[in-house]
Amino acid sequence: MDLKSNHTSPVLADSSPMNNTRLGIHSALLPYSHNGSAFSPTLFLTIPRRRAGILDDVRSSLFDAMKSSSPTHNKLTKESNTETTLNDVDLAYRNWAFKYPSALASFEQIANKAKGKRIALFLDYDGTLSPIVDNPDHAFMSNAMRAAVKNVAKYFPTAIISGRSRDKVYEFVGLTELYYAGSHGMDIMGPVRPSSTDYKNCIRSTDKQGKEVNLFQPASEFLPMIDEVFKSLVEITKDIVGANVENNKFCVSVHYRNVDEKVLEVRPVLNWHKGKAVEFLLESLGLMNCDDVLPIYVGDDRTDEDAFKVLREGNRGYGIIVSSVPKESNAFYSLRDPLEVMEFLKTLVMWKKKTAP
Ligand SMILES: O=P(O)(O)OC[C@H]1O[C@H](O[C@H]2O[C@H](CO)[C@@H](O)[C@H](O)[C@H]2O)[C@H](O)[C@@H](O)[C@@H]1O
Repeated sequence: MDLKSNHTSPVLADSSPMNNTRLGIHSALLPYSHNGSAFSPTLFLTIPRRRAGILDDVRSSLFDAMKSSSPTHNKLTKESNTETTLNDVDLAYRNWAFKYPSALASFEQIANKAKGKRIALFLDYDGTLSPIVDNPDHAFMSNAMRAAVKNVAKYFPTAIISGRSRDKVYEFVGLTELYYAGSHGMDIMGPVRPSSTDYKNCIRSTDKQGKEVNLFQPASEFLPMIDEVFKSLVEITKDIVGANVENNKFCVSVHYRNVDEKVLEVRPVLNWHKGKAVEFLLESLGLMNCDDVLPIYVGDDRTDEDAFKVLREGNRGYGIIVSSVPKESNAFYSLRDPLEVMEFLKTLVMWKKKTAP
């Protein structure tokens, strides 16, 4: 087993302390977390490109290394219960909110910046549009949230960028008027733009409604390997009560939320992430490098940090982190939970209606 990152192989990455782990790269060199726990250092373990026994030598050393590098859900819960009082938590959140002010409380500031500009909206799914729940198949968004997203998409081009497979996240959201990027941006269905066909692996296709679209799948060569990894992980975890392996097409999540022990999420080592997906979609929408465009990205976990970073660099737009606990972020603003996200979307619409000529 190689400890270095290898740009042609999938890797197993250390997990977030609370949920699942992912196999990631570059700025995603950190584990991601939905519950706002502090990000822990990441362990990267590459799997060689051989087919047979792909996970054999990974298992024992990986689990040991992961155990020591980040605590389990139970451990964190226990520690936070004994050492932290509610007031400490409140105080810490308030201090944190100085650095990442509430996007609702600071809406006027955002509106001032957006004056005369076209907003492009990017939304993560889990933990942003839907609350985090134990069963990943039950992470439904509310009808009220769906209505808010549908409404906001009438006024601003809106895309969902999720770690889920594109089909799965579309199934959850069910709105045809949006653009969808699944597998952490490795599977994008966007509008047809001639420039995006410059990308390798970008092809013309049709969506479920028969509309012509661009389909971009930069990790398509990894598909057979990801399938193999998925099957291996199903086999490895079959006797672990509560473990659940999710095939997200170009990446795999192994959920340990309901297990005492750690598990993994796997995706190809590829210089592609949610930040790149934002740029790709902006370009596809003809909104890239336009002074009169203000991209806003709302997301809750480590994988969203790539998108926040892309927007922060060059002061291009705003990242909004969804978190009810303090955590370091590249975002500018914050929202506590999906309910506040819904409120924010509604506020955007009201503002647009009020200011529209
Ligand atoms: O990019 P996202 O849309 O935020 O997707 C990231 C992962 O979200 C899902 O897992 C998380 O939500 C589950 C449902 O609430 C929860 O049970 C799990 O513990 C969370 O990690 C999804 O199941 C993963 O495949 C995505 O990668």
